[in-house]
Amino acid sequence: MDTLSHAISSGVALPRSSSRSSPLLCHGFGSLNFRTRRTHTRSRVFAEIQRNQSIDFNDPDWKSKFQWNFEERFNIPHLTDVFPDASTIPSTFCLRMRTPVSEHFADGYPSDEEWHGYINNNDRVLLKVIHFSSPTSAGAECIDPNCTWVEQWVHRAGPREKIYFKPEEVKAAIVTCGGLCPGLNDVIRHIVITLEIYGVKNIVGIPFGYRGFSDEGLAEMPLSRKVVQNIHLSGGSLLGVSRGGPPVSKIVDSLKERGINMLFVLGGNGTHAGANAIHDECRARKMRVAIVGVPKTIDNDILMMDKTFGFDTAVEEAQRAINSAYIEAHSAYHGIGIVKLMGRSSGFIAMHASLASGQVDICLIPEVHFNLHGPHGVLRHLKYLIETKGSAVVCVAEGAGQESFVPLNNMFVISRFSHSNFDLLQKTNATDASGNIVFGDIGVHIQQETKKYFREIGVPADVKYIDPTYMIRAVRANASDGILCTVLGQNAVHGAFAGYSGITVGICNTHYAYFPIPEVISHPREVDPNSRMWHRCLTSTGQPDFI
Ligand SMILES: Nc1ncnc2c1ncn2[C@@H]1O[C@H](COP(=O)(O)OP(=O)(O)O)[C@@H](O)[C@H]1O
Ligand SMILES: O=P(O)(O)OC[C@H]1O[C@](O)(COP(=O)(O)O)[C@@H](O)[C@@H]1O
Ligand SMILES: [Mg+2]
Repeated sequence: MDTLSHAISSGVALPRSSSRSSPLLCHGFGSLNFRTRRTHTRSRVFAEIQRNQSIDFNDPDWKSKFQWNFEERFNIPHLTDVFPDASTIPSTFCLRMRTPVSEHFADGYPSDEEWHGYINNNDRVLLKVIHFSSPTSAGAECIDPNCTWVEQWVHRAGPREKIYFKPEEVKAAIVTCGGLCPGLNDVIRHIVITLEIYGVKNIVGIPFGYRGFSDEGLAEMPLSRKVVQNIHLSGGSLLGVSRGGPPVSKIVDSLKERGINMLFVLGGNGTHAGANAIHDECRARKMRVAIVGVPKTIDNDILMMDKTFGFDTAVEEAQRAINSAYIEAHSAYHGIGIVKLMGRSSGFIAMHASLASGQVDICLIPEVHFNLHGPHGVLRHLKYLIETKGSAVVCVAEGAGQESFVPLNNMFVISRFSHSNFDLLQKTNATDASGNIVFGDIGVHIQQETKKYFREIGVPADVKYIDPTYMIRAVRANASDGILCTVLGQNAVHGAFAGYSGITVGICNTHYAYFPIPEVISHPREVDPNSRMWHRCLTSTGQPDFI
């Protein structure tokens, strides 16, 4: 087993910057959550961690201490942390000067001091925009029991006036890891285009994820505007993706050998854990390298962000499957359509697709426990739907009915193989090459149990099962994701030139921000069963509690 896989399966947290450890809060929680969770929602390891927070709310200064601590945690790592004397040059990114003056910038850089298009390093974006006046308010996220308003600011993304890399000295690499997601090509394309606008000539793609740094016979792919011009017209990744891969030290050796000093990493929480470890290792070796992530996860399970790219497209595409299930069910005598959608630990796609389609009667997500059997179970409700409506549609997320914490660090490994009354499928303990748990097929299970149930009660039922997951993942990005990918790709390049490393870029309250990687991957973002959105979904489906 390689080091990465070992770290994942043994629950050993990969190295993180010690400066980020906090006396006040544990990692990953911008706020305590005093919501009273309904008892049938999945018990969470981090709910326990939250309860153990040690903020003394009797301290009159707790709010300013909290804010100070928040600022520390969300401070974005910079090359000057390691190279205090690192020199800058005026930015070569200026939209008034689109054509490079000279091939080699011998006459200086085409910057324009008068152009008001740069971001000031002190610009901030407000992370939370609702002032909850009570912890009982729907979806309330409160820091203290009184729900005191505390502003939480994160760093605004975008081009800076001074840059820390000379474009002609840059060798930039892009790597795409994990599973596919609509929009990967769009992001690759805009990273390349933006790098070229800065004046970078040496741009390469690393094939097949982190494996491309080590596996024999996988050669770098030279990239240019010409190469990437039309890649967004199809789904997938021009560079290929993979799970698993070499140890971090080997990746960093490879960066050194290849002379790569900017690495753009497109991937989910696993990939970002890797990117952060690469960043830490580069710092430890005093390498002047910028490692910048762009969150890619169709599951939309990255913290702090409004959404991740590909999610809108996935929801749109999922609706087609739901519509087919509806047509099948509606056209059959006692028809029941079951659609399984992606969502390893988060039910965002299932919830949003159910809401969008308006054709779903039962939406099942990992965050909310349910029984299949019994007087309040899903099957009894299906019988009611068949009796009253004549047909029914079920939309289930792949991680529903199964414990599904992603073992990113030792906090979450605790629950990895725990048993719960609401785990419907036998666990296999199998993991994929990246250490992710391989689930049983909840869709097939529900299909089989539904058939059996109706057979046993002597009611005819025509059950159809649709699993569109890989069809959804492979499509090209829709218009709104295309725009999101464009902005994220551009901002990733701006972040690297600005000298930041160990950061990722996301959309936050419709604005774009840079985050330190550990803060967005400390655990997967999940649907809050007390949120207005889940309540809206329940209103739309009309489903009861299945407990
Ligand atoms: N904790 C970790 N530390 C370092 N690398 C990791 C970690 N978890 C996953 N990786 C690596 O990141 C890549 C993608 O991870 P994976 O979980 O498959 O997808 P995703 O990034 O979409 O979550 C794989 O090459 C895997 O080896
Ligand atoms: O079959 P694969 O390629 O391992 O992918 C399955 C997984 O991919 C996902 O769609 C998303 O995975 P990522 O975290 O890599 O984006 C999950 O919902 C699903 O469990
Ligand atoms: Mg993942």
